[in-house]
Amino acid sequence: MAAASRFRLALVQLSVCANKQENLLRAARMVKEATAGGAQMVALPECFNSPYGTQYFGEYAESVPDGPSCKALSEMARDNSVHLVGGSIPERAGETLYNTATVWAPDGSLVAKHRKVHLFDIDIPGKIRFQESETLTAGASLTTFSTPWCRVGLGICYDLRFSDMATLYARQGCDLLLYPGAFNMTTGPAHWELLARARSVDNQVYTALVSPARDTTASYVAWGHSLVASPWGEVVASTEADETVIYADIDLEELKRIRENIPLGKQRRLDLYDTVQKV
Ligand SMILES: NC(=O)CC(=O)C(=O)O
Repeated sequence: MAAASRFRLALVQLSVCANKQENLLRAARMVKEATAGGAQMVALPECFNSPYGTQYFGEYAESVPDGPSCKALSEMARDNSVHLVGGSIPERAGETLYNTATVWAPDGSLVAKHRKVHLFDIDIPGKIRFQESETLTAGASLTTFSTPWCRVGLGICYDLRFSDMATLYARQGCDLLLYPGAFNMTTGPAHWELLARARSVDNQVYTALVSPARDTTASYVAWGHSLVASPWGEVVASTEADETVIYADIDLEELKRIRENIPLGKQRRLDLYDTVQKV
C-alpha cells in the first residue's frame, strides 16, 4: 500500500514549571488533547520536564531511556497510539550530562535519541549570556528517523542555527526538520521565525519549532511562538506565547510539487561544493 501523502503534526507549547511530576502530567494531558485533535505525530518542547538553565540540568537529569520521564513518554505514545517527539530532557550518562531528545513509536518503543550537538554558548552584553557547556556535553551524532509518511531530521534549539546540519538532513532524504527549542526574549523576536523559514526554503522541507510557553517569572524566559514553516517558506501554523497546541497538515504532494517547480535538488553543484568542502 502506498504511504499516505498527508499527516497531521501537533506542536505542544507546554507550560513548564519547577515540579517535574507536574510537567509530566501536564505533558500527558496535552498529548492526549493533541491526539484528540487528529494529530498523528505530536512534539513537545526543549526541556519539557525541567526549567531551562545550567543550574537545573544536574538536578533534573535522568538516564535515557531508563528514567521516569522516558517511561512517561513511552506511555504517552502508547496510550494515544501516536508518534511522539518527546521534546528534550537533561540526560545523565555516568558523570556526563546532555540535552537529549527522544522519539517514540505508537507502540511505546524508542525510535531515536538525539543529543544536542551544538551547545548554546552565547554572550550578548547587556542582554543575555548563556553557556550550556558549563554543565553539558555536546552530542556526537546527527539523528534522522523514519515514519510512515516521511523521514524526519531532528535537532534541538541552537542546532537550528547551523544550516549545514539542515542541508545534510535534506540530502539524507528528510522532508520534515523538527526542533524542540527555547529561544529567548532577545534572540526569539530577531531570529526564530527567520531561521525556520530559511531552513525550509533553502532545503525545500517543512520545518517545525516547538517551544515551551512563556513564563516571565522564570530565570530564562522562553520566546514561545511555536511554528511550522512550509517548503515554500510560509508559516503555515503558529502561535504567540501562551500554552496551547497548534496543528499543521504536512502535505508531501505539495512538497513534491515545489521541488518539481523549482528543482534545486537537480541543480545543485555538489561536484563543486563537495570538492571545496573536502579541501
Ligand atoms: N536556547 C538555545 O539553544 C538557542 C537559542 O536560544 C538561540 O539560538 O538564540
